[in-house]
Amino acid sequence: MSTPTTFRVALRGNAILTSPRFNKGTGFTLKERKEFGLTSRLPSRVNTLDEQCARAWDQLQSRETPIRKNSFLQSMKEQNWVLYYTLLLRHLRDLIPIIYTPTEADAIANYSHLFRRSEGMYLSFPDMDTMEEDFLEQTKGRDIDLVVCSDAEAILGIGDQGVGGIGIATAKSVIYTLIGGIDPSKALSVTLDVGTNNEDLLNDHLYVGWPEKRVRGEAYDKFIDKFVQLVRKYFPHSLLHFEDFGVTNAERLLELYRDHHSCFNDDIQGTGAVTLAAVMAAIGVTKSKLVDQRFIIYGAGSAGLGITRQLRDGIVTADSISPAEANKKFYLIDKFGLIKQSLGESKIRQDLSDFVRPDDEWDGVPTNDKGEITLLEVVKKIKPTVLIGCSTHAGGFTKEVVQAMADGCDRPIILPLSNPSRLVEVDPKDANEWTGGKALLATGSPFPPAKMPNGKDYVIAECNNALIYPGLGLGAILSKSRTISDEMIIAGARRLASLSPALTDPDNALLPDFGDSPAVNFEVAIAVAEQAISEGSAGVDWKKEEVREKAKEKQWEPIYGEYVYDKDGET
Ligand SMILES: NC(=O)c1ccc[n+]([C@@H]2O[C@H](COP(=O)([O-])OP(=O)(O)OC[C@H]3O[C@@H](n4cnc5c(N)ncnc54)[C@H](O)[C@@H]3O)[C@@H](O)[C@H]2O)c1
Ligand SMILES: O=C(O)C[C@H](O)C(=O)O
Ligand SMILES: [Mn+2]
Repeated sequence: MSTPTTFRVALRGNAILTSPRFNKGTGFTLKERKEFGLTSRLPSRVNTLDEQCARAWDQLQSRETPIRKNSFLQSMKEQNWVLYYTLLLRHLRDLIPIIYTPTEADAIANYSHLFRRSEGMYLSFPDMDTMEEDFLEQTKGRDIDLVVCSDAEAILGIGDQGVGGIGIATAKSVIYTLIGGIDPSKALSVTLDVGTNNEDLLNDHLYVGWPEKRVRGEAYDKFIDKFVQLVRKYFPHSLLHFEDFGVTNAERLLELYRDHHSCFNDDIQGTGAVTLAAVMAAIGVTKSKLVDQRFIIYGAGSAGLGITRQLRDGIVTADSISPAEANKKFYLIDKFGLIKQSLGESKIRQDLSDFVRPDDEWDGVPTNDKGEITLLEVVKKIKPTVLIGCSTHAGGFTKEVVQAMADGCDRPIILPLSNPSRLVEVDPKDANEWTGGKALLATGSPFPPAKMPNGKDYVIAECNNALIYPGLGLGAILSKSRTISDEMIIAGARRLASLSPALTDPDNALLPDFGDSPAVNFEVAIAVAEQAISEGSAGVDWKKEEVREKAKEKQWEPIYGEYVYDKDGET
């Protein structure tokens, strides 16, 4: 554990009380109160962190709705990091849904109305000329390990949220700290405000972002590039995490920058990795091989493409077949039905080209009135063993679809991954009931357990990228890796799959519980850093055997250190 026990701090009086990094509130000792000018600024009794947590928990309980709880926790984060992270860690399973999906989606959608205090870095298109000065204003003298950025075009499944996208960048950063042990003072959350095409926001006089239509094309690329080059120039060893970019930019930007900096797109790679782990765990239950599966991916956006590629690479690695052969195992469906050749270039993005089905394969298969081949028809024809939803189409996996799938295989693997909860393709309780308890299920947001026919609870695993990205990121940061390779991601996914509760009892959840996610992600990080060392992309000269010890030393933990005043100390 790296958190130092003594800090030399240069802030006094109100300045230290309003610094969330150093504030302890009633936890300041009497000695510190004297030294930092706090005696008259605090009530006399000194509280332990346990007492502060108990009080904060009671206060949280008095907020009745999830969104009010979210606002309460947000202001706690602005006040005292140690207390905030301790409270979250002590109640991880209860509080992740409050600070992350699904509640964070509502906080983001209402960002301009809930707005009280800014957090993170706002880089707005009209200020492009002064971006470097503005960037340095917040980061000068800081040691940044992690940059999480979003342009907010495709937030969760709720679309373009303009400047509210800062909420996903900060939520993802919080998860990095909570689950990955990243020091929050070394993380930077950035919103790249290039406008919004969300008419409701544009017409809202309280909207706090830049109220113009989204910038596209060359001007957009220049803006993003200016930002990426600043990250590379000032923090060359940092991890740059892209979140919730629109489908036309996500893959393109990742490919553009991933060879030049340690870059990561969570919706593509994080989602791909956690889904590969869930599928690996599920085929452990069905006692089959990856290569023997037939996959339907419903929703061919960033997540759909990332999942497809990751599964494809997983098959190639595990079962030694060629990528071209592995590509044939996938059937992608988007708004225009099955992605097949005759849809033409206007409807098929370039990056999907490996997975386009030939038309003649579908001769004689009924189409809908628009000439499209629907999910139901694909299910009936190919008898998939794995059905994955990342479409934002709530209820897209109808009873007919789910039952048709169950008719074609013994243990259908069904992963409706769309977030937040209300956009799920099928409620797992229904999928369980419609298949007589045979479906192996995992969802993107948390759901309560489903009842099996034998009366037992079937725990619905949360197949959310947050179960793996903090570990992937930590592994990259620890190893100071110059790039995040596909092999590093596969190593992380395999490690996660190996920790699946379903491997010891097939009736258990497909993935570890979020309550165990810090330990699970630590293991993922070790696997990723070891892989970086093996392939020579690491920037540290550690031996693989040393990684675990070094990783432990570098993890941040929320504990109060002892403070000593020093005018040249930290601020
Ligand atoms: N569980 C996770 O870890 C995780 C990770 C990333 C994304 N997601 C979820 O997946 C969903 C998609 O995210 P994304 O980043 O890929 O967004 P995206 O906008 O890039 O992709 C969505 C795709 O679904 C398609 N689509 C829309 N309606 C459809 C329909 N009726 N039938 C078939 N396809 C349809 C869209 O055309 C688009 O290609 C969101 O709900 C998001 O929250 C979950
Ligand atoms: O943020 C999440 O909950 C997962 C994912 O990145 C998403 O966009 O839905
Ligand atoms: Mn996302």
